[in-house]
Amino acid sequence: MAEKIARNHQNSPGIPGGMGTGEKSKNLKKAYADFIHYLGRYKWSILAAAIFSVAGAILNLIGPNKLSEVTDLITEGLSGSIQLSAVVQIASLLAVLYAFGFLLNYAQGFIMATVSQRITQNMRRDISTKINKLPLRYFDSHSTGDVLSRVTNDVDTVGQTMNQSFSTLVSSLSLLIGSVLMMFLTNWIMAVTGIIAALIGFSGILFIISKSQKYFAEQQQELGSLNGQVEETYSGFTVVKAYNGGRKAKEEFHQRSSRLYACAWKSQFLSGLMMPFMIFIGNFAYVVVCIVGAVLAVQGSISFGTIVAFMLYIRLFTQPLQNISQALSSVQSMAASCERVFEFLAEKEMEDESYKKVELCSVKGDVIFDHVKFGYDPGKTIINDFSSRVKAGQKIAIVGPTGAGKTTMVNLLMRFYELNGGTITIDGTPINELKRENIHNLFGMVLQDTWMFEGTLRENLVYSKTGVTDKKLDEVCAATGLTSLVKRLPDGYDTVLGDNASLSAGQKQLITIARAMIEDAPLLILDEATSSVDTRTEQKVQKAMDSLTEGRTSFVIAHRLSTIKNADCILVMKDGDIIESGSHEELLAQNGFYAELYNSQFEQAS
Ligand SMILES: Nc1ncnc2c1ncn2[C@@H]1O[C@H](COP(=O)(O)OP(=O)(O)OP(=O)(O)O)[C@@H](O)[C@H]1O
Repeated sequence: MAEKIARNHQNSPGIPGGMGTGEKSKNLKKAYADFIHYLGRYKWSILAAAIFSVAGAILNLIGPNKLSEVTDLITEGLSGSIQLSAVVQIASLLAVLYAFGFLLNYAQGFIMATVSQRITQNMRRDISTKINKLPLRYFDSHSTGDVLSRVTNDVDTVGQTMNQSFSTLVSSLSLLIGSVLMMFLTNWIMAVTGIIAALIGFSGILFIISKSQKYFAEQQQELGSLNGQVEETYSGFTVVKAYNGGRKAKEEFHQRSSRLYACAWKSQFLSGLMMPFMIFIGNFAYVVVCIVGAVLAVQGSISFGTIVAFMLYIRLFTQPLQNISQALSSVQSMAASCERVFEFLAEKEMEDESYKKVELCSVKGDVIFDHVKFGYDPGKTIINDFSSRVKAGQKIAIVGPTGAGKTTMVNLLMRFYELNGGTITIDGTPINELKRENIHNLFGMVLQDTWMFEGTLRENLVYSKTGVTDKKLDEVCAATGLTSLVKRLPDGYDTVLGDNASLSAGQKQLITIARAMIEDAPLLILDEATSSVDTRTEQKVQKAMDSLTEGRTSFVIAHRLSTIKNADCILVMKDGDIIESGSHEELLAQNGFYAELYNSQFEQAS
């Protein structure tokens, strides 16, 4: 039960990918539109980069024309004297043009690298903000690995493609349009011949692109799914080993990896086909231009320089086609990634609570559950009609068989999920009138599943609390029996607990109890908080927890009924309802479900 709350905090393994594996890319148009909208802030920078790119392309296009002039001067010179000064003049102009073109491309590259990395950074930031705004319900059905894959793989794909493909697309389009214009201005027969030869091949490219798109989308989904499985297997590594689940995990990995291989192979193969295809088109067009050029030159309608210029124009025409087709294949994979990123960013968030003005700072701790009704899935009620009045400072134990709904009640109290009916009030204020953050501030929580993060012992103890002195830490550690551990650690409170394996489960649990003590919140939730400590330590911790719970309303979930005997009120839950309530003695006297549960544990212990 405690695991389930913790699981909710740490993102649960669930349906990998959140999308069916073979699911088609749903709304690519929307992904493109979302992406263009996302670029909004950087539109001026992108426009500047585009202008630089177009200007660079224009300078490149002037080249063949000038080279044609040089060639004609040289050809004429071969039969007489070469006009060297004219050749040098044109060559110098060409050198200046190409140098200027280089500077423009440099500026364009600088701008695009900055913009694409900024956009990638913004996407990561937005996803991270989004994670905090999503209801826990989302994480019940999406694997952590898939979310991670969106933050890393998908965002990286978007950044890389933007950086590499955008400038290629703009400059290639300019070169393409410019080269067509220049070809027609130079000689329309040669222009038509070259372009038709190249376009016959390009129609094949468009066919390949249309076929490969779906495989790019599948590839990103399968990658997310594989990440989900790897994350799941490694986070449960001990269980996998203990149950000899290695073979099954390996098989599943192999299956997912094979599916990824299959769609990645198809997408890569199809996009890989483009390059040889384009080289073929380029060479084919060269041959056609050479033949037609030779015929026209023999007829005397064009000069030798024009053939040279056309050889260059054909390169300036087919190379952009080649670049565009390559950029388009990257854009396809970017579109698939964008779709996954924006799909995540568009997930329904928890309600915006900024309008809520009610704030509880210091509370007495009266809690009332009034006809609470709840189900995780619509149509499947888990809590039927839960009512209970808890007075400030009381220690309430919630007991009952597995699946009775104990953890669910705690989830509802913390407003991790919204009620389907009824109300829960704290000091008379319904919790849905409070901001979630406010509610979480009122509670300290100790779960069975301890959560430690990479950092020092001090950071793990203090967590989000500020201004905690060493004296306070010493007191809390003494109360929780952690003093000897602190003394043994090489740097005391400042020892880095990077390797979780260096602490026992019990020690970790003591640290989380100490964390709740430092948090010093007016209400407490203890969910199987002492299940991992030995009986001697438990007595010590129990004492510490008694002092911790003193004067605070506390909710204790425990399977070991011996630990909650001193509770002011014990609520016995079964199938989402309270079936008995009262003190330990009262419930024993009733000789009902609780008495049966208690006696069965007592018998087991004796
Ligand atoms: N995230 C969830 N989505 C859908 N159903 C859930 C979810 N969490 C719990 N349930 C279901 O709700 C019911 C009550 O679960 P709950 O975790 O509250 O039981 P519990 O009394 O805490 O059990 P345990 O002592 O085993 O932890 C169970 O039938 C469980 O399958």
